[in-house]
Amino acid sequence: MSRKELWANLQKHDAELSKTHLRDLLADKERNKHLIFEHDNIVLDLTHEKITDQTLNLLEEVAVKSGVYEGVKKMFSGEKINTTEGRAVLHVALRAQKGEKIVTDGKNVVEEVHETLHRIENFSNQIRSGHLKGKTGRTLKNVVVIGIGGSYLSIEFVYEALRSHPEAVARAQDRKLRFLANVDPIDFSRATEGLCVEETLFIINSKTFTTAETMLNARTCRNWLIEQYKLKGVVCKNEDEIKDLVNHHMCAASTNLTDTSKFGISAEKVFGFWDWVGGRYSVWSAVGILPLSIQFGYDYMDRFLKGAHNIDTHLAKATSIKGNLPLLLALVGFYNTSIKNLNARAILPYCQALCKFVPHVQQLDMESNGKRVNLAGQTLDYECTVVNFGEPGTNGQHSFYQLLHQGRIVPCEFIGFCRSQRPVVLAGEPVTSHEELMSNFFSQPDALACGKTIEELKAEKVPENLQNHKYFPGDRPSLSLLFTELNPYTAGQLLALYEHRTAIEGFLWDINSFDQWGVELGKVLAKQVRTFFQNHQDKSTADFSGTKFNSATEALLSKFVQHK
Ligand SMILES: O=P(O)(O)OC[C@H]1O[C@](O)(CO)[C@@H](O)[C@@H]1O
Repeated sequence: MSRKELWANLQKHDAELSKTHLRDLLADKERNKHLIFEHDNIVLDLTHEKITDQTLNLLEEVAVKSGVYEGVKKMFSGEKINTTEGRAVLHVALRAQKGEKIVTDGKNVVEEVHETLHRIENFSNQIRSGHLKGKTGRTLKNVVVIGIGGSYLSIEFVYEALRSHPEAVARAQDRKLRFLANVDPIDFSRATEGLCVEETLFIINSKTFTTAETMLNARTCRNWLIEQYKLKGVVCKNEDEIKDLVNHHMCAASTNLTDTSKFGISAEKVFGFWDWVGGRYSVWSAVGILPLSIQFGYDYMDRFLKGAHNIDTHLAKATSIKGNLPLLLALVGFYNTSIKNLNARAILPYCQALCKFVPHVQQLDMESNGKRVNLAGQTLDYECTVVNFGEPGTNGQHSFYQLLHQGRIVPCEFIGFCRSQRPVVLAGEPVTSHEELMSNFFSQPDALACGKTIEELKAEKVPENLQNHKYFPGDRPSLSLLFTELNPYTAGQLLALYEHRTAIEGFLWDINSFDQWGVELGKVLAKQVRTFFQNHQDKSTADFSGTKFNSATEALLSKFVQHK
């Protein structure tokens, strides 16, 4: 059977299954037993998805026919599966253990990875111990990470996920880690607000070292260094003195060693990585491990790498989707998207420390799989991936859950932890705060799946005119991921699960998940606006001679020039 015939089979199966309400499927204990999976203390509960064991059998056939297992093998072995850029996709090598071997272009990249990790370990230890100091001999207690997209989102996610973990609190002491991503000057002002220049280190994170926003922010920070030092009576009299200042207070993580050097950062302050690391997968490289090791210590972040490696091994060894967490996540995602034609998914961590997880997954998933052509460049006759959104629970419950329960059908992904990083037990309260939070984690999937019938409302004596308003149709799919606690190891596992889900979904859709040509056009068009602004520095009336804007954009630009 062809791939499309297998999809058609699944559609038939889904049509048959749609005759049974999810509340009735859930009443089947035998079915439920087959839909709960566990790996290394992570539980993946698929009982609240609109599936049965038979669905998984049919999905297994799709996985085999779509070359998912080959795709995974090629990725892990360093084949150049990013075909439009001629690159391997080897973020898994960034968390490979010392002594492992992954060869691409004739080189065992794991050796290079560990050399860089060793440099990061030394450098971060030296900053943390105060051995490496600022220009005036002060300890570098503040780090500002300058970077955008993959060079920012994942690092902020990990920082937020760990910063309340008691061990992380002890390790961070009075260190500050801040982020400067947006070229909006408000972001610069917030990132540097209240920082003592003598105690501040900037890390320029940019794979290409050409991203317009990051480079302007890096120049703005360099200028801030010079000006702030001037205010303290330390004046740079020539380029060499500026270079010396920059070298005390700036370092970089990049693949572009030529431009980092042109910027004035000396080689020992540059932490390289490789073109086979996609931006949205780069937290495992110096981009993430350097700032996070300065904040929490290298040995702590090593556990994050180990968590991801655990999931890598779990996936690499898979011979069936059953029991394999990333494969199951991907195939259920594919089922909801391509078979059930649902076009969004809500990611709902019941953990405030995961407040930046969804913004990262949005880039990871939507930049990877928001595509319109297959690997051969042919236009697809199906949609790939969905709008990913979400908020930590229970906050989201007081915001957009109304839609989830009574509006459009959106598959939900609940992420929870058995233990809180910061438990609160109040005398006289019937449950702890964490139990209160988790009461919602456990109840929402049932509310979505089972709903509330008119009969139930009648039994509750709800007035007839309100019955339809208070009716919950249910039959809404969700999955739950339950971890024991959020720490560096499980944060690594969680992120690797989602990374692999995205890659596997890409294999199922026969697309290249590792390029992002769609972000280019807007960047190119911004160039002509930039030139227009350059020509209007001291003008309050717009002159469009020689430009190619349409009349609508001209009208808006005129207003801007008039009021700027
Ligand atoms: O790390 P760089 O090269 O500055 O790129 C930043 C981000 O910009 C993008 O290219 C999108 O514009 C992302 O893929 C990347 O993570």
